[in-house]
Amino acid sequence: MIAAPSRTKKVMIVGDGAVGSAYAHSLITLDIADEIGIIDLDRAKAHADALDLRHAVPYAPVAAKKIYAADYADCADADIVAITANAPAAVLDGDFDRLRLLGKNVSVMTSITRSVMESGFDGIFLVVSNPVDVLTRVVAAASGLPPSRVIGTGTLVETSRMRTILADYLDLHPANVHGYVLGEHGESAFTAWSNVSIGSLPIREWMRHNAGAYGIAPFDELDRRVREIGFDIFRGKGNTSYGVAGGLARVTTAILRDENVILPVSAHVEDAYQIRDLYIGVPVVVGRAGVRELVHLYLDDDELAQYARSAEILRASYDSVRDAVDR
Ligand SMILES: NC(=O)C1=CN([C@@H]2O[C@H](COP(=O)(O)OP(=O)(O)OC[C@H]3O[C@@H](n4cnc5c(N)ncnc54)[C@H](O)[C@@H]3O)[C@@H](O)[C@H]2O)C=CC1
Ligand SMILES: CC(=O)C(=O)O
Repeated sequence: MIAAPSRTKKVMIVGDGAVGSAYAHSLITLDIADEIGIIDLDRAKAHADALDLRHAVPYAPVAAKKIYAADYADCADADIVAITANAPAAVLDGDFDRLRLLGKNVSVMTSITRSVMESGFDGIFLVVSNPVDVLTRVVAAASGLPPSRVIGTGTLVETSRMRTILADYLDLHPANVHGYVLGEHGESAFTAWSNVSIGSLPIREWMRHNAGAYGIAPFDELDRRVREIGFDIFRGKGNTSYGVAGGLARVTTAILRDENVILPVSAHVEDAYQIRDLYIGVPVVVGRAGVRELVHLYLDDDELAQYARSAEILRASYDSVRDAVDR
């Protein structure tokens, strides 16, 4: 018997800027989606980008790809809608304070979410736009979808930065660095050092065995670099794109291939880590239905206190726009 062809995997991207187009390119080169629709306020730009992306297809793993400038109606049967839009006036500079973008981006998020839902969309939202934890909660509230189907990129990018910085420090491949940065995607993000391991050896043990080579483990200094390095990139090229696009592509793969892989994303925490009813960076199992379950790490008291601080910041930030979302 001939197997039935598998269903088309369809991803829509709303916001065709540096992040949206880097994500689209990742989807093509990694062969994750069959159909990619791109929506932007500037339709001519979305059309041009779609054409350019199609010219990457002949050199990609498979030939058949539908890539086009799309309308909201095209979201109806999409598996995933990724929101990477940013209001033109929401400029991230100076102190790299993502929370400052909230006032400008909240109405963009509610209007995009409503337009997507009016199409009849019944898939999974992935949110990247900043401040991502607060805006993921905005999208969840405006869409009315179950929290398991609204996911933000959260601390995926900080986790990647931590793994890379630590791997450089230890002269290892980042694939050997395991662990997570948790909390707000922003200034209060923190590395859960109590859970970081090199191979299967806890980082503190690794440092003890290799004290001669590294001296005292500079955890605070490494943590500071994790928070600052995005700013260095921003100063150099005016945006950050490939890191988060890679993380977004990783979540997309986990969903479309039903991988049930653990990723540190912005997910809804019902009641864990002394945090209740909040979107925040947390490790969860991601598969075809979105978030399957939350992972309960053992954190030390200092880490729990840092988590509480992040949660407080995000709660206050959401409360400041709650009325605009409920309208
Ligand atoms: N969560 C994370 O780890 C990261 C988040 N970001 C955030 O992602 C967002 C996008 O960043 P970039 O791509 O660099 O911005 P960008 O300015 O290059 O692109 C934004 C795009 O959104 C479009 N847009 C604005 N309003 C729209 C609307 N209502 N409907 C459709 N399209 C709309 C604009 O026309 C523009 O093409 C920003 O909020 C940025 O801060 C960026 C990097 C990492
Ligand atoms: C822009 C941003 O949020 C980042 O690169 O971390």
